[in-house]
This record gives sequence, structure tokens and C-alpha cells, in this order.
Amino acid sequence: MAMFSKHLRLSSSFLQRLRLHVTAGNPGRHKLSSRSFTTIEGHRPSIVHKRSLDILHDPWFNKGTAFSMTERDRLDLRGLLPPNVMSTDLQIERFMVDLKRLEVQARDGPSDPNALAKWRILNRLHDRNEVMYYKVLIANIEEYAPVVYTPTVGLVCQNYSGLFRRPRGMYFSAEDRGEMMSMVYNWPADQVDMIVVTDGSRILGLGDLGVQGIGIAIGKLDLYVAAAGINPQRVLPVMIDVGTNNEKLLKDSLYLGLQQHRLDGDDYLSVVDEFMEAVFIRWPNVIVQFEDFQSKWAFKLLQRYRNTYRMFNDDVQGTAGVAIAGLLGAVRAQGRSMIDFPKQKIVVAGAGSAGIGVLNAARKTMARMLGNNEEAFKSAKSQFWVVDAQGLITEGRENIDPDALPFARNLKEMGRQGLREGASLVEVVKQVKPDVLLGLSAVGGLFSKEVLEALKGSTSTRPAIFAMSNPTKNAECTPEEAFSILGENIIFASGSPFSDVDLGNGNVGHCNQGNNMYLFPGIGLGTLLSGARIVSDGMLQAAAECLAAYMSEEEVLQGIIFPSISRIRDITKEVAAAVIKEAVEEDLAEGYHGMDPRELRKLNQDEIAEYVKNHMWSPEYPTLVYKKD
Ligand SMILES: NC(=O)c1ccc[n+]([C@@H]2O[C@H](COP(=O)([O-])OP(=O)(O)OC[C@H]3O[C@@H](n4cnc5c(N)ncnc54)[C@H](O)[C@@H]3O)[C@@H](O)[C@H]2O)c1
Ligand SMILES: O=C(O)C[C@H](O)C(=O)O
Ligand SMILES: [Mg+2]
Repeated sequence: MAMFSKHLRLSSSFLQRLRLHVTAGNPGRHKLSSRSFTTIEGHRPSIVHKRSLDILHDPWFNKGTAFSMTERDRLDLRGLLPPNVMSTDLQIERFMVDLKRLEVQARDGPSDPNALAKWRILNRLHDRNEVMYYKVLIANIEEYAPVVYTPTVGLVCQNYSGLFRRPRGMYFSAEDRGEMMSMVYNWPADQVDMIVVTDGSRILGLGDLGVQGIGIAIGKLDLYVAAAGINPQRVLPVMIDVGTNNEKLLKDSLYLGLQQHRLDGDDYLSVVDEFMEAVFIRWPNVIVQFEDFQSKWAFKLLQRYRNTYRMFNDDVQGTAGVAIAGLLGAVRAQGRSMIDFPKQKIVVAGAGSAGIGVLNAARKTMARMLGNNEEAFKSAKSQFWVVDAQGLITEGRENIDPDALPFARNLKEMGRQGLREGASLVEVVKQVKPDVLLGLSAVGGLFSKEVLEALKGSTSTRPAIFAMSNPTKNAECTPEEAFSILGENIIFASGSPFSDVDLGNGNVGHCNQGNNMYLFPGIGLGTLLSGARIVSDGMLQAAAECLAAYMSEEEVLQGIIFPSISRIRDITKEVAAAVIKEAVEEDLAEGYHGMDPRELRKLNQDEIAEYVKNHMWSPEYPTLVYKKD
């Protein structure tokens, strides 16, 4: 209680400060009828309490050369900008010419040497004009998602100390213990819908990058805005800095984070607990996405918070859903029905947060198809062989990780199969002859020539290879390697983007991007708009099934099992609608702003889709109106 009143005091001084800042039209005040929807994220004027240079330096309000002359007069901007008033289109064109200047030498494949330079140009735009930034990103998502997101975001995190200019997001460090409840009021927005938080301990497949991991939270939230239409004023990237075990960073005098080894045990938990309590006190309806936590904590934190808070872990749960959709697509691509999935033999390389997440979800999906009982769940286990850094995981493993234990193979049975504890990946592939080889190991090139040669013995009519580790150099193999060794009759997906492969006979080997980006934005948006108190297994399952069903029969037969990223806004809308529907069915939905749960329950499928669409923010300049304090 004492803590709470301290807060309220801080909160009122904070509010005063905030009044100096922003009062963008509050969409929450609009009452929705269940049958007629107004455009919520529409184009009402924004009231501003500042003028002149303060506006030009504010990325929320800045329009740069696009300010009309009347608006320049109204806001005391005349003379502060070059006189030529530009249309938004011209403004974007001028920016794109600058960005594309790097293109000449940048067309040499996925490891684009100018990627970091492009990120810098885009980041500078993000800092000075939010609307324009998202307009550029959404209109060119295929080209620039790989810059603001995987793989370039990995390079950005690795070099963050050098790239850091203007802060973005919040940092909660071990030194802030006891202060978080008040610190959280230092953030200027009264409404935050989405937080992506990391502790920087496992950034993509690049290991512990400490405080520099904030880049991944920023990149994920860029996709929340671009794909899910979450209003960029209501997203918050967060870094929980409990130290780093990266010896290089500990010795680097330019490192921006706490230079101490990571907290562990109860000390670690107390920091994360305090952070969760603080953000949910200030923003009770926020959704917190956990991102790139080392496996050791990923599962524990998920279990600790998932029944109390609106949160999910993207690497465990988002990845699982995307993999399930891909695995079902791979069955369909063999010309078989999805219900044949429980017959697939699946070898998984990697038993970390992502690998175990996928295994648990795949086993449950098989069990559901086999009758959804204990027996079905038991028998589904026999379809998986899991290989980690120490080889095949069996019950003979000493100090086995409890999360991997359910997938440990029986030693005797393995003996009969010609395998043993710790058998190498190539041995496992040779003996098992799997339908699917799925990598979440973070080891680039793990699917070596030898492993891919062994996969030629697969009993599948169309073997599937999922090289899901990120970024690009950590992919277990490239599509060129896969298609050149196994021929064209395979399904290929990678976590980071690769180009399709010219097979030289007029055919193209399709490279799918199997990345959790196809689910997390829709899971977040659906949870937000349903007002579900928690993110349930059923909601996650509905999201995965929606993605699986999104691809047409024709596409799947061509080996296209995931949509192109250019369709990400559309797929996200559908995923969000599926999540809302499930939340309503499970009686978890508590509504959102003007849409109360009873009204939500009355909506049919099309109306839910419309409700989602109308709540997606689009980058358009609002008219600014000055109001004195
Ligand atoms: N495509 C996606 O959407 C997606 C989503 C999440 C994670 N990932 C990627 O998955 C990778 C792993 O993430 P994580 O959180 O599970 O990491 P992690 O560190 O928790 O797990 C890595 C696992 O790989 C195993 N491994 C290491 N060397 C191996 C080897 N030679 N052979 C077989 N297994 C080996 C380790 O023993 C461990 O079990 C990362 O590269 C990450 O970027 C991709
Ligand atoms: O960030 C990505 O591209 C996917 C995933 O969350 C990962 O950790 O690799
Ligand atoms: Mg991740």
C-alpha cells in the first residue's frame, strides 16, 4: 500500500509533465456498436501543446517538409523549413533515393554488406519522423524487414554500443531494484499496449549480448506496428539488464550496460518480478512478450507468469506455432491430408527454448489428431528423435535437462534401431530416415553435406528441411545446399530470409521463411482486442491453425508453405481474428475499450475481421491543432 501511494504521487507529477507533451485523440473514448464500426485508428486531428522547433524535434508530430503553409502558420513553423511544401509521396521518394544509393553494391545476396548502413538511415528516419518511417517500412516490407528485423538486427545488437544515438525504450537494471514501481512512470505514454522485453542472454543465435539486446525488442516492435498495426505511440521496448556473462563485453570500456556477471537464482527472479509488477500496475492491460531469454529462464518465467499476467514467450510459443503450421504444410505438400501428421518421423537438432517448444507443441498436435487421450500422447512421443550438442538424447543421459526428458528415447529401443546415447546427427538421420529434419541449434552449417546426403534415404515422398536458426550465418544449411544435394522434390524453410534457388531447369526451388514473425504480431493484436486476461494454449493453437490454413492447396503443392512477407499485414489480421474468436469461446475475453465482452460475443466471423481491421493503425499524418496548456 505504501508503495502504491508513492506511485500515485509520482504519477501526478508525471501527468503534469505529460500534459506538456501530447494529447493525441484518445481512441478509447469511442463507443462501438457491435454492428457498425467506425475507423478507430482514423484521421482525427491531434491536439499538440507545443510549437515551433519543439514540433520538428518530436518524431510523433513531425511532418518535415510536408507541413502545409497554413499548418506552418498555425504552429509557428514558417521560416523553420525550406519553403517547398512537399506531398508525402514526394517526401518518401526523396528519402528512398538516399536509401537506394547504397543499392548498387548491395545486390550480392543475403549477406548484404550495406545492411548496417541501411539500418542507420532507417533508424535516423525513425528518430525524426515516426509516420514516415512506418510508411516506408510497410510499403517496402519485403525489402526492409531483413534490415530492421532478422538478420541485420543481429548485427545491430552486436554493434549496439557504437550505433547507439538516441535512446528508444526503457532499461530496468539490477541497480534499479526497489525503484521500478516509480521509474515506470518516467515513460511518457499513458497507454502502452505492447511491451517486448529481453534480458539479452540469447539474442538470435548470437549468444549473450547483454544490454545490446535491446535492438531485438525494437525490431520485434517494428513488426508489431508494421504487421499488426499497433499504434507506435503505445509500444515499449524493454531491456532488463542483470549483467552479462559475455567476457568480451565485460572488458569493453565502451559497453553500455552493467559490467558485472549476470544475476542468477532468486536475485535474478526478484528483478524480473519487480519489473512485471511495475508495468502491470501502470498499464494493467499491457501485453508482455518475452524475447530471447536463455532457455534456462525462458521456461521458468513462462510458467511463473503465464497464469497471472497477459504474457507469452515468443521463442517458445510463437516459434512452436509457426513450426506446427510449417510441419502441417509439409504433410500437405506430399499430397497427403493434415491428419497424416502423426505418421511423420521428425528429427530435431536443438533442445533449447525453441526446440523444446516445437517438440511439445508438435507432440500435442499429433496426440489431438490421434484421439486426444493419454495413450495418444504417449504414442506420439515415438515420432521424435532429438539431438543436442551432446548427440541423440536418450534415457541413458546423465543429468538430463528436465525439459528434454519427455523426449529422451528408450535405450533398448535405440539399440534395436542401431543408435545409442549421444549418436551423431548424421547417424540418427541415416538410421531414422526421417520425413522432417528440423534445426533450432544456432549452429550454422550443422546440416552438412554428409547429413543432407544421409537424408536422401528419407522414406518420405517429399522430405522437409527446416533450417530455422538465426541469423543467416547460423542457418543449419542454405537452400542452395539443400536443393543441390537432395534435388527439387523437397520442402525448404529457413528462419532468416534467403532467395529462391534457380534449379537450372526452368524450375525454382522455393525458400520459405519459417519465422515466428508470422504469428507473434497476430497473437499480440488478438489478445489486445479481445482483452483476454491471459494468453491460453487454445489461443496459441488457434493462431497456428490459422497460419496453417492460410496457404492454398496449389501453393502448398508448389512447396510454398509460408506466405510471402509482403502478405504479413493480411495474415496478421486473420491470426488476430482467430485468437479473438478462441478467447471469446474460452470465456477469457474481457473486451477492449468501447467493445465490451457481451458485444464481442455477438460478432460473427466477418464482423470480428472488420473489428480487427478498424483497429489497425496506419501511418498517415493527422492534422495538428495547437492548444495552449
Ligand atoms: N525461426 C524462428 O522463428 C526461430 C525462433 C526462435 C529461435 N530461433 C533460433 O533457434 C536457435 C536456437 O534458439 P534457442 O533459444 O532454442 O537456443 P538455445 O541456446 O536455448 O538452444 C540451442 C540448442 O542447440 C543445441 N546444440 C548446440 N550445438 C548443437 C549441435 N552441434 N548439434 C545439435 N544441437 C546442438 C544445444 O545443446 C541446445 O539444446 C537460435 O539460432 C534462434 O535464433 C529461430
Ligand atoms: O528473431 C527472429 O528472427 C526469430 C526468433 O525470435 C529468434 O530468436 O531467432
Ligand atoms: Mg527470438
